[in-house]
Amino acid sequence: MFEVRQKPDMVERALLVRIYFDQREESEAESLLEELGELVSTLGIEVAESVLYRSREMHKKLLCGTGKAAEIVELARAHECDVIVIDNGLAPSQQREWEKLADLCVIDREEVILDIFAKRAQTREARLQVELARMQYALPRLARMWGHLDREGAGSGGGAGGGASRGMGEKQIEVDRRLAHLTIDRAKRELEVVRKQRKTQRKERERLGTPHAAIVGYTNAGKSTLLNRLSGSEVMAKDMLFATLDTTTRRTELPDGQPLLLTDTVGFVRNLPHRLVEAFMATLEEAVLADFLIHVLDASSPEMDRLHQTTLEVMEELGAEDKQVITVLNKIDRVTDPDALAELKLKYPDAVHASAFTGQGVEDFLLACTRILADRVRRQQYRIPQKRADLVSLLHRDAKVLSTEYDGDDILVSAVVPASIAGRLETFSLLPA
Ligand SMILES: Nc1nc2c(ncn2[C@@H]2O[C@H](COP(=O)(O)OP(=O)(O)OP(=O)(O)O)[C@@H](O)[C@H]2O)c(=O)[nH]1
Ligand SMILES: [Mg+2]
Repeated sequence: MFEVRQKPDMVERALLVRIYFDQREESEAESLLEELGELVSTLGIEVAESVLYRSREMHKKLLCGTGKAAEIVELARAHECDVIVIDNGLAPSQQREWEKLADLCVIDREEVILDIFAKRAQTREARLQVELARMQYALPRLARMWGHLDREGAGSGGGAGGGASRGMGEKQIEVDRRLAHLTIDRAKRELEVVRKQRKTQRKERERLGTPHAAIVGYTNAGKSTLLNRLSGSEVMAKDMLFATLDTTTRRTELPDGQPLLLTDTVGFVRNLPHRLVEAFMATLEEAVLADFLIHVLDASSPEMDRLHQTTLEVMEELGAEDKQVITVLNKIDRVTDPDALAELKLKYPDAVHASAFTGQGVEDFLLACTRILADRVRRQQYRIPQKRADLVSLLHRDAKVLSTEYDGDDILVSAVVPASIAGRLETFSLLPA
């Protein structure tokens, strides 16, 4: 198997760059750059310096103008860096141009995140998902890896493209491309199997009618810690980015005794590569299909509002924007300033203040879950005369029909029914299942 990139294990010192174009983007660009620093450090690469550059316009070749790019390369050399990390996304051609100019490895935020995911992936499912995303990222960039073969083989003046004789590099690219396509297809097929297995598990949960919530939020917000606190389990919770790549479902009990299933999910980050969201679909589907969401935020982060927004955007992308949400302002033990607390109350009036660490606020959180479930769904059985097909349609539309069976002139329907329509069906109800 060929290696997509050998870079991250080889490079040691990085110059980080964020290019922005509009004055109004400055503060966001600054915080993105800071976060990139954390991401890069997570890979064990030392950050020599981080620079923010404003470019008056977007240049196609290198994003910024050539003069500015040359300055950046100079700075990287002065720091003896072996990699330049550009926080903006780079098109494959832009990445090639940068590497040509710098004669150094140049990567973007997406590649950094992909590498972190690759390092963290533990289970077969996570590995498959990361592999899929990495291959898709690598495919249009293969040319960049093998360009040196052409330079060596072509003797003099052998520029890229043109030329009647095909260089070694070009042939190697074709082989690699085929290999990459095969790997992508295999990963997709295997993930489809995983998706089916999850579907079967979900069906089983639905049959039992146990309510289910998914814990979502920015990376390092405390999602796994909350799950551990609530279920007494020991999912790895660590002060690092992307500690969790696999979903874990655990059971807890609400104060009124009813069970609740909780699923921990992979954390989000700003500019999360789209292909990672897609690749992690099998995992993230758990969130989309849960009865409600628990959105965990790090209340002690100065960036909390932006991080809140990022998670909402990803949830929207996944089609889960209509789900009911309990917002948890976690790590509240770290917020001691009364003014800051008051501001949080004002900005997030419905949020639960909690600390998964100390246990503070966990009771309030469980009560919020109970309240959400009070209006939820009950499993019911009905005997509906065939002439009231309208009610059967209603059930198909607004409830989750588990089974239907004909019995003489009646239809026997078993369904999970939201409180909103339960009243209209009451006269046809048999005993709750
Ligand atoms: N002070 C404090 N620290 C917390 C709290 N909750 C979590 N932490 C810490 O925050 C760090 C991240 O917690 P995790 O539970 O791993 O965060 P996560 O959201 O699961 O992160 P990813 O899996 O990376 O998405 C750990 O070091 C926790 O100990 C809290 O309420 N208060
Ligand atoms: Mg986690």
